[in-house]
Amino acid sequence: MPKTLEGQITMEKTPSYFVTREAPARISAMSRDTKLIVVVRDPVTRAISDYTQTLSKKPDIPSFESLTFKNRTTGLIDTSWSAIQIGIYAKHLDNWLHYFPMEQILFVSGERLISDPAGELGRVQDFLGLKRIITDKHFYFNQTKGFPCLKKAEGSSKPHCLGKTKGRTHPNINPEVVQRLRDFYRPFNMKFYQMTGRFFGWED
Ligand SMILES: Nc1ncnc2c1ncn2[C@@H]1O[C@H](COP(=O)(O)OS(=O)(=O)O)[C@@H](OP(=O)(O)O)[C@H]1O
Repeated sequence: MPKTLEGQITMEKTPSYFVTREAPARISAMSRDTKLIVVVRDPVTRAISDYTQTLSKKPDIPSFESLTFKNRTTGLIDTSWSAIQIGIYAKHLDNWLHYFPMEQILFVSGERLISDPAGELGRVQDFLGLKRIITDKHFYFNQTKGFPCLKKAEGSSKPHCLGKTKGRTHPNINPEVVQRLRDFYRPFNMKFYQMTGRFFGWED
């Protein structure tokens, strides 16, 4: 990590940190004051999104349904499949809490980031001790993209949406499989709400 001067914030983004066993100890050894920000979304949608991304690179992979189950008849879920494993947020968080207090970790709601980007970024700015500079005025909803976009990209006067790899259409998944996954994640989600003190509203 580069040296950080007084008044500067150095940021680094690697999605896999949150689920990497060795990451908390290593980051804590580097700096115990590090603030951690994690974007989480409904683990079921997350798994489907993860699968969609893999499918875009390897169109020949088995169906979502067949990867989900160890045994389709008993409904036993394959928790070793990374798309499923990553969404067990309570388990991953537990690992981080051995090294960092909850006050140093901010969980951003992926759903709110889409429905209210300025509100969610307000929380991020507060957490980092920054003035709320990014507000509603910076975003507009792009109907074609189906997502919020920036009115002006940094250093430009033009609007900016995220690229084609963000916001892909997900394949239709058998509703029974989705329900089975909802049932699987429910207790882990409840535990996660308890640990974070925030209700993310992922059950229906
Ligand atoms: N503003 C805006 N525009 C487009 N997409 C948005 C936006 N805000 C959040 N999202 C959601 O971001 C999801 C992809 O982010 P990831 O973190 O999975 O990307 S990656 O891991 O870095 O590839 C992506 O997931 P998918 O819809 O499954 O593609 C989006 O739902």
